[in-house]
Amino acid sequence: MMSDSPSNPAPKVPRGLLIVMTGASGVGKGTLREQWLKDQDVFYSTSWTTREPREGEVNGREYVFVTPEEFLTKASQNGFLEHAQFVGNHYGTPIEPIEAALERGQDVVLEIEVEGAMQVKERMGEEAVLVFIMPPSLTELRRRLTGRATETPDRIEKRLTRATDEIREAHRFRYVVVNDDLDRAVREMRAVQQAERAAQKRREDWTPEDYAATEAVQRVHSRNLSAAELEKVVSS
Ligand SMILES: Nc1nc2c(ncn2[C@@H]2O[C@H](COP(=O)(O)OP(=O)(O)O)[C@@H](O)[C@H]2O)c(=O)[nH]1
Ligand SMILES: Nc1ncnc2c1ncn2[C@@H]1O[C@H](COP(=O)(O)OP(=O)(O)O)[C@@H](O)[C@H]1O
Repeated sequence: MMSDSPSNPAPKVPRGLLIVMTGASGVGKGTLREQWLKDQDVFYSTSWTTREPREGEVNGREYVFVTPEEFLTKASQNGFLEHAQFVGNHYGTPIEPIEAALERGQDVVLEIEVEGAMQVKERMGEEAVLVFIMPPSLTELRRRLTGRATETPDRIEKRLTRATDEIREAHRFRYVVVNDDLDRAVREMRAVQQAERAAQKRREDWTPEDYAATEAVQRVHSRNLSAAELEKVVSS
């Protein structure tokens, strides 16, 4: 009979995946994440921010809303995995819950802007699965930001200016998923997750779904992306 003695410890659970969704404000990261994760038990990291809550946002749900002083104190105590400024406010990912979730084998999802995503890449290396969410065009991004009606015209312009720089960085991330057709983009996020899990397993343990996902993600690998294609998005 199996025992729990130290000479025969319980098998270690594989670490969860750390999946980072990044991309311009208004591209649809939140919408895509909700669809993708709706029937999964992943750990979604709630960020800290110094921006004002929007109507309907709840402290501790969309964000932990804090003062600049509170934010900077936590930053000085190395309490963030990454943090960045975005259009005049601070945003950061609290570090502790993430390591705990990964350790217990739970996948972790971050939804953050590009500078923070680069910091995660530096700090976590290959372990971080970075996915850039691309708009079909800048015109469509403007339409989405305007349609969401959460920002003043001035703040929309600032986000679009930042978006141009962010889109030009897309090739630095492992995958690029274009959010034109939402259902297809959701399928691609599922394939990324499945393929990355498969990559942690031995080949002889792969299921047909692991093979299919690994093939599907070749199409969303950032190495397929040329600089000319990125320029086309920002100028259209
Ligand atoms: N670096 C970093 N960016 C974050 C974090 N949380 C949210 N963001 C990003 O900050 C940007 C602005 O967020 P927000 O003001 O909520 O606007 P929205 O994403 O357009 O709804 C978005 O690109 C978010 O993805 C975080 O913890 N760290
Ligand atoms: N594939 C899509 N096609 C059309 N509209 C979309 C799509 N994805 C998201 N949207 C819309 O775009 C707006 C911005 O989406 P949101 O998820 O808030 O973006 P983000 O979290 O990246 O700031 C929302 O009004 C959302 O309904």
